Amino acid sequence: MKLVLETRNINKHFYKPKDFHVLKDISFGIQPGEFTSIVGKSGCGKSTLLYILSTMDTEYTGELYLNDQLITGKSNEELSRIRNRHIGFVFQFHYLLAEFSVLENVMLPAKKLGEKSLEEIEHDAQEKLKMLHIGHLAQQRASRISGGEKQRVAIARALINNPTILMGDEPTGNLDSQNSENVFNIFKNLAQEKGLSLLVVTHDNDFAKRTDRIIEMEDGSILK
Ligand SMILES: Nc1ncnc2c1ncn2[C@@H]1O[C@H](COP(=O)(O)OP(=O)(O)OP(=O)(O)O)[C@@H](O)[C@H]1O
Repeated sequence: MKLVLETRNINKHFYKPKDFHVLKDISFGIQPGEFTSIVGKSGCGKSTLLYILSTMDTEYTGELYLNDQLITGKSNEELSRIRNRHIGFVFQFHYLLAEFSVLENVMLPAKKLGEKSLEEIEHDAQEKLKMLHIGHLAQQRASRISGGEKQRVAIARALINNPTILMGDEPTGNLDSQNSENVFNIFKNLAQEKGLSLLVVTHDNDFAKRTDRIIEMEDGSILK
């Protein structure tokens, strides 16, 4: 089956303050519609790996493929476009623009991509908000909604360009248990019903246990 994301022998060192082999021969693939969590003790290299997978960090050896396309070695301009087009990202903190409306926040990545008219983008953004049951918040200022609602807006924003993979770095890290459950269910539905692939770094074992697959890291390696 075609892989949405694949790594082949990714290695990374930090050279300051001294040589530190932070990622060791990381090789794995993610299939369409697969919901995967990455777990491991603090400092084992999860965020460093996610930074590479999301194409933000290019200082590594080995190969990264997205949709069978070799990503390693591309220019920053190409990477920025690939990222915007194919990867949605949800963080622990939502990074919404506080003074903008919910709708405007969701529309931003599509405006940046520049492939659709403003009317189409607005329509798509409304659809994403409805899908996440926050359509009624479209005109609210982002600063005026609850933490759980903000995270759903951040998910809508991550989905606006219909990415092939959604990545999360502790997406429930700042939420109470009810809102964490909501986010888990949203992700599960996206995988099952829309065939979206999800890759989530989490410290939350209850969350990880219910994903399709757990990748466990230790000291920069994947435990087999
Ligand atoms: N820029 C850097 N320079 C040197 N060492 C770094 C740098 N960034 C991270 N590290 C080290 O690399 C290791 C892996 O860090 P990373 O943030 O990937 O871990 P993590 O598994 O995501 O941890 P956590 O669960 O606490 O977020 C840690 O020992 C960290 O101190």
